[in-house]
Amino acid sequence: MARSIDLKFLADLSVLVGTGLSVYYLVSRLLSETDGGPLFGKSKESRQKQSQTWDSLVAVRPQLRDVRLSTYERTVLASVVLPQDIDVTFADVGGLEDMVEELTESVICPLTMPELYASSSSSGAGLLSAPRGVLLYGPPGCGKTMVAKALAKESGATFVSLRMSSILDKWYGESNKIVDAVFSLANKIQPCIVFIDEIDSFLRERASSDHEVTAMLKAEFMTLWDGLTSNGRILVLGATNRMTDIDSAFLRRLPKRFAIPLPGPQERRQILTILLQGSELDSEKFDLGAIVAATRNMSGSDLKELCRDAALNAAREYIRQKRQLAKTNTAQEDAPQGIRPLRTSDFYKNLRIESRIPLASAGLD
Ligand SMILES: Nc1ncnc2c1ncn2[C@@H]1O[C@H](COP(=O)(O)OP(=O)(O)OP(=O)(O)O)[C@@H](O)[C@H]1O
Repeated sequence: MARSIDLKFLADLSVLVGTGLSVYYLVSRLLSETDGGPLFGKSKESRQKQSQTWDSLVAVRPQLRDVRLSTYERTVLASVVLPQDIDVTFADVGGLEDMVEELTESVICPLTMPELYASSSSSGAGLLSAPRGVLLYGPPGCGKTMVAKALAKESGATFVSLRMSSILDKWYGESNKIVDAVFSLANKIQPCIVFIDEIDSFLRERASSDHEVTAMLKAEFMTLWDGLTSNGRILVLGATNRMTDIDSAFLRRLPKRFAIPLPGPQERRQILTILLQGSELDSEKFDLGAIVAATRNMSGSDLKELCRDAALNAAREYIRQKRQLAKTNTAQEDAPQGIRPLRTSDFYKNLRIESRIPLASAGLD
């Protein structure tokens, strides 16, 4: 009798312990998923990334050590890139020297020398004010994003890169809280560039068909934007392919506008020179002028693809030769030593037909 009670007691105990462990596991799992609130980040990875970004930021700006972030600000942290993690500088941007110089004056100086632009400045008080909005516009692939990143890198500003469409999609119903957090976080981590790619998709002409949420978000955005003080080191930098689609009220807030058009011959030459910097070029069979002439109407991004394809072409030839040698059991000494230098013909093979100039006139026959 006593033995069966013992067994029952043990069975009950093991059920209790098992249930307790399960509950503990479940609760701790749930807590780790929602650590810091539901918006803190959907996955463990995104929460880790946010923490890493914050730690790296505090490491370079120790004054932020005691700053506390709200859960929404932490969410925005996922879109923050630190200048030390940006690998683009103005030296990588081809053909836009004049614009870079102007940008340096109107964007980099206000971010790095706020004393010059402060409204309380004793010299010419108020006349020198930092622009709160800058717009880069032009066709796709001409370097708008590249310039925006280079600006953050060169000015040492933190870079918050946003796509409003994804904020609307992802945080539907809470998007205005995210927009608030964008500005409050930018304020905490200034100097800061808030980059809005495809700004036309968000700030397009307000229409009566606008969804209520979108309309409210736009109004909220404008209010926060207007609230930026002139001595705050926060800049809203927009990029668009369709400037005419942007609401005029928003355009007024983007007083500094820079066109980034398709590159002309001189600019293409500069871009190609930058893109081919690390590649070996055939001293006899490579003619940069012929490639420049044959790439009319190509963007910087098209030129990058062209150079990549040309390098791939030479690499393919090397692979073919190596395979051929392996098939015929030819001695490895006869194998090519590496990928041969690039020739103009490598580029020609990949040029779009309509932009081709005859091979003979480029001296490629
Ligand atoms: N002026 C340039 N100098 C050097 N590289 C360039 C230039 N313009 C474009 N590129 C190359 O093309 C790539 C794409 O450019 P980028 O994304 O900056 O264009 P974009 O104007 O922002 O395009 P989109 O409007 O489609 O966003 C760059 O990463 C770079 O490699």
